[in-house]
Amino acid sequence: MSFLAIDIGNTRLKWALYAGPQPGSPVLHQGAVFLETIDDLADGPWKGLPEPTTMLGCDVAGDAVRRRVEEQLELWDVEPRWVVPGTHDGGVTNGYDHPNRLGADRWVSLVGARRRVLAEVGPGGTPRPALVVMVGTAVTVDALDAEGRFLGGLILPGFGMMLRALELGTAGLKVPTGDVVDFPTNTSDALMSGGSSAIAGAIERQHRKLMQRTGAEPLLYMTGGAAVKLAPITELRFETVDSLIFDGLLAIQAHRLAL
Ligand SMILES: Nc1ncnc2c1ncn2[C@@H]1O[C@H](COP(=O)(O)OP(=O)(O)O)[C@@H](O)[C@H]1O
Ligand SMILES: CC(C)(COP(=O)(O)O)[C@@H](O)C(=O)NCCC(=O)O
Ligand SMILES: [K+]
Repeated sequence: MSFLAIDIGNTRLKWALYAGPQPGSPVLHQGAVFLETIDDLADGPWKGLPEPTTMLGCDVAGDAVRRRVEEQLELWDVEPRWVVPGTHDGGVTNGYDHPNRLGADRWVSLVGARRRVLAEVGPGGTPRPALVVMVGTAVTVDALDAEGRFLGGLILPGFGMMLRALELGTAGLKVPTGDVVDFPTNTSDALMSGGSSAIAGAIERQHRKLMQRTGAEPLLYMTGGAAVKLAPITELRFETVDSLIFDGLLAIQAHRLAL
């Protein structure tokens, strides 16, 4: 009953083959490729993999990319299935004005985060609110209350986008990025520190607002390719969960198959 989870972002496609379609199932194989190379998946990373029995993916890179991935999936006799955010799943209530317009990766990461929130509840304890930060091509900062309601979230440019915008929009910022320091004294450090502070500032603001809204100290989960860049610069306690989206896909698939 092996299960293939696929996360198509705007920069990279991440995939993982699990022994079964339920949370906690061991990973058999996994990988990440840049979108430019997804037409080589069947002949490349996926060649020789055991055939997945079922598959579930989330795609935020558009229908054309999804169709190219479905062509690669023809390597196997597996039915491509893609998450469309609904009003409820995995204990999460979707508070978006139009639930199905929420990015599928955001929705799936919220489901993955809610599982972790519930797993952290001690005996006689109550679930905590959570902030879910995805640091990818864009950055999202999403808030879950203690009951698992998705209250809403921010979208802001990711590191790469911010730096490219500055480089394209100015004459003097075509320099490599530097380090994150408190008071940058060169252009490279100023760029890296500025980008990091913008993202960390958004996270700290939402953390404070969620705490005020719920009266409890939120858990903070970070995921995404660039989460590692952000790690050193926020005073907040957070947990980096590289597999958060896959955790959500496993939970949703397990729920689907149990119906
Ligand atoms: N191996 C890598 N090479 C280059 N950039 C990377 C790599 N891994 C992560 N990144 C950084 O993270 C972003 C892509 O992370 P990812 O979570 O895959 O984004 P998305 O889900 O939007 O495709 C890039 O914008 C880049 O800043
Ligand atoms: C915000 C995103 C672009 C993030 O995508 P990513 O950075 O992971 O490639 C994606 O979640 C998306 O396309 N959302 C749809 C719009 C919304 O969530 O309101
Ligand atoms: K993503």
